Amino acid sequence: MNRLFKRNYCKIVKDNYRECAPPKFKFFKDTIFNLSSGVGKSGVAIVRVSGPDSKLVLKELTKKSNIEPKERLATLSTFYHPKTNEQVDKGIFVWFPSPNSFTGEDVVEFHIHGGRAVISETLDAISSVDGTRPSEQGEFTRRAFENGKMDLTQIEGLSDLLDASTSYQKKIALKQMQGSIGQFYFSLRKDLIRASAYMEAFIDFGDDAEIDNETVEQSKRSIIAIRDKIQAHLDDGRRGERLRDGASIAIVGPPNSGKSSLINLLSNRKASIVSPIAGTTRDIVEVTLDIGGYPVVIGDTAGLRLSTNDIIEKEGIEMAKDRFNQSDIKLFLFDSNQLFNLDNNSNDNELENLLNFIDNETIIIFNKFDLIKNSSQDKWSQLKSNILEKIKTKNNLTNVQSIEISCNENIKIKELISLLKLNLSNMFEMNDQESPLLTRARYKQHLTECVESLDRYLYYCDEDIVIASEELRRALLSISAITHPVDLNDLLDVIFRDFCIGK
Ligand SMILES: Nc1nc2c(ncn2[C@@H]2O[C@H](COP(=O)(O)OP(=O)(O)OP(=O)(O)O)[C@@H](O)[C@H]2O)c(=O)[nH]1
Repeated sequence: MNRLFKRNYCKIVKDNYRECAPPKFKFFKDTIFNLSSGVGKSGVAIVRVSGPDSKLVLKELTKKSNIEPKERLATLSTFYHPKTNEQVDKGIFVWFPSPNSFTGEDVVEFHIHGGRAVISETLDAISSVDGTRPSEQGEFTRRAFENGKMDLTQIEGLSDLLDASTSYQKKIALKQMQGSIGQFYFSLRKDLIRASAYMEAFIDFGDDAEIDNETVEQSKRSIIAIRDKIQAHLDDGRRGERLRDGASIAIVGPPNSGKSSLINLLSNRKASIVSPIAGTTRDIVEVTLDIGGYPVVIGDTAGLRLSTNDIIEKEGIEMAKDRFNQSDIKLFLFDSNQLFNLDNNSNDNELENLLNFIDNETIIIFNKFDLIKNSSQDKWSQLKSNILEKIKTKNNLTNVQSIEISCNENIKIKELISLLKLNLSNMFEMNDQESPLLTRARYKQHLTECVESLDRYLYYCDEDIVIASEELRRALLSISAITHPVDLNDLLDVIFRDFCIGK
């Protein structure tokens, strides 16, 4: 490679980095303020002020015109209303001078008593200072973004953190807010910039570049590796989707086996009707739960049986089958007592039919275990292992998970929950070597576009280097759009719509 080519290559890399660089610090005229802690009566409330007049607000509220606040240290002070001079509260303020604050601007936080009157008087006192106004929804975070303190994926992580209802959702959101996913996309972008700069330099210099074939092949190989890495990230086995919507669990089984009793027990409330009448549940009853920190949606379904002429029940059974097929984990409930009392010689069509459903994602639950007498335990164990063996052979399974429980007597419910947790953790958790979770449909769309461009690049690279290099540029733009989209406004409006006023 000659020296001129190398210089050109480096320049293109630099230009591209600059093109994708985060926004520069922006100057906002208004100083915004609002309550950043929760609404309603509380022990302590936090009012946040951000913007060029933050220090003026502090001076006015503390009545100390030459105050030189200590940076990021809590200071006890009395606060006054600048217009009436009446005391508003006694509390703490913390001063965060620019750029070391959440928004990147000068920020002051007032930690005051959380009573309604204190909060409203404090807000009123701040609003009486010239140049201030109440913040709009998500405006603090928007300033943080526009001042380059956070990229878009971090903001989305913050939004997910505020919405997280289970500890696993919280864990992933926290990682994303701290930049895990942004860094991953950034390193992909960096690799692509190098590759595309190489192509551009090659176009500019053509044959003068004196590039050997091996260098060209090496560049192609690295682009294939990037493409495969993105594809593997896209094929995340729906983990990101499950994180947002919850893993889907179906409770299925014959009528009267105790499905509704189980959903009620797991959700700790009467979500579904329990009755001795077979075929009570017709519709799917869904409950959203947190099991061991993982979000799940459990559905109780109509009892599966062949012998019914009831049209509504038949419809319910079809819905149950669909729900079963679409679920991540299937809990298949049997009434152990009913199985125990089945005539050994009878060719039970119903049972044979039910056994066909069981697959690798199924946990077989033998409910009503309280009805199996102590004296019959040995016989039951034999019967159970026969059934499990039969299922394995019939459905070609290497292993079947099973547990005996009693909903009515609360036998082994804790063990069942542990088994569920284990299955959920296998489904959700990943080791650190793997790429981060694909948490948004937006990322998926940009990454798919990127892979498509890279595929087109690979198609054209030996035929037409100009088209190929254009495809590389497109791939680069698709990746950049995840953290720093070109067309921002609509997207930001959607993202910040879900933020609270003081965030
Ligand atoms: N002895 C005993 N009875 C149970 C147990 N679990 C449920 N039952 C009873 O079995 C009957 C049926 O329970 P459900 O929970 O309504 O059963 P289901 O599977 O939802 O019934 P369908 O809606 O008809 O499909 C009720 O009378 C329950 O009290 C158990 O562990 N032991």
